[in-house]
Amino acid sequence: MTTATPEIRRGLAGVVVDTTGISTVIQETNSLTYCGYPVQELAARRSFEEVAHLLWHGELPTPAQLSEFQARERALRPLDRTTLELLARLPETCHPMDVLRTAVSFLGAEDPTEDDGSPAANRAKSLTLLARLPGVVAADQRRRRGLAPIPPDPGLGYAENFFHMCFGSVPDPEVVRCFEISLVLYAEHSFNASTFTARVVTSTLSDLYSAVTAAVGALKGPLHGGANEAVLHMLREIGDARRVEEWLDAALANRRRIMGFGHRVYRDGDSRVPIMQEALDRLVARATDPETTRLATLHAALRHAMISRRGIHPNLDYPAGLAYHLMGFDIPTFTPIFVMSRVTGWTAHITEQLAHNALIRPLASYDGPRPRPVPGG
Ligand SMILES: CC(=O)SCCNC(=O)CCNC(=O)[C@H](O)C(C)(C)COP(=O)(O)OP(=O)(O)OC[C@H]1O[C@@H](n2cnc3c(N)ncnc32)[C@H](O)[C@@H]1OP(=O)(O)O
Ligand SMILES: O=C([O-])CC(=O)C(=O)O
Repeated sequence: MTTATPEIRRGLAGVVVDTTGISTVIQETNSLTYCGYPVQELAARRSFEEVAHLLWHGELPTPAQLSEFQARERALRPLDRTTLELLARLPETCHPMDVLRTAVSFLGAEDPTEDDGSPAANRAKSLTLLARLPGVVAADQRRRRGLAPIPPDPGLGYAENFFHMCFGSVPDPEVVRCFEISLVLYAEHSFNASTFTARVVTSTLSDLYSAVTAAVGALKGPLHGGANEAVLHMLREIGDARRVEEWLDAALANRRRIMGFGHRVYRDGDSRVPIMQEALDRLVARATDPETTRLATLHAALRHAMISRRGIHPNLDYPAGLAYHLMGFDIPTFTPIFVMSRVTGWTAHITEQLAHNALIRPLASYDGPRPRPVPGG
């Protein structure tokens, strides 16, 4: 009797592994919904805090719930001295994503409730991570600039407070709004690689911090969240809009990946890109320096050339990367900002995984050496 050869789907492409009620991409309309709400409408009308509440509780908060949520988040923001000392001891040569990964792991080690996987305990941990991670990212960017950390301001919203902790000031509302839109768009995207990583770790009944630490590691890769910073490195390498076609032809001939383009789920363009691109356009329009115009022209030229050469559209990392650069963040800070937002989606998925848990353990088709004796026996 011969055994049928199993169908292998490398990268689990096209494989449906579970159900989720948190978000979905609707292919027919090329749209994305969080708990049923179109993400474009959430980005236009709601704050990031409201979206975090939606992802964790399945509903947008009432005004009273939002006030309570904001009060709790603001109270949890300050980092303790031990965390700041630990961060200060990490080498400046390491990537900020390594710092963030270490910080999440350390926050877990410090938390006496780490092993309590009940919904209430995990909700509390999720809020702690949401509140503390911006302080880690901001303090790390500042230490690389030779500057001391700035404590959080409980009078400021989530996005404004992050600018305050990074730069000691809050930019005008148009810039803050653009940043907040990016946080809403980055918050959740179903079974992407980092979320799936978090679900795999959770499926072993490990703790929430371990799952988030692993997810940070998965997001760091340039085929996933690391692409937003890679976009800026690539634009720098190209240098000028007049070089785009020549550079792109050579890159494609060398089978290079063009960072910020392509997507596993979307074939006709990432549903989040138009709204992020509009926010980026508003940032560019208010700038008066020639450097911004030069970069925006180059960015647009590469987008047009890639679509016309290969029909491959930008993903969210393409406009978000340039937007973060124009807001003044250092390039290695871009993917940590993605973490500050995506921690909401990851932790929503951790809760969902635990509610209907099954150990995630697929099979592999063996193609190694046939059984053989160990030499010298
Ligand atoms: C928030 C996010 O994580 S969004 C993703 C961010 N990542 C990036 O921007 C990195 C660049 N993009 C990519 O590498 C890919 O598009 C991925 C990894 C995101 C998705 O890829 P997959 O779904 O696995 O598609 P796959 O890698 O099979 O690509 C299909 C074809 O399109 C090509 N392709 C896809 N994206 C790109 C790209 N960015 N540059 C050049 N070619 C590309 C591939 O070379 C492949 O061509 P081939 O069939 O001739 O070999
Ligand atoms: O869904 C994916 O594969 C990647 C992505 O866009 C995201 O995580 O936001």
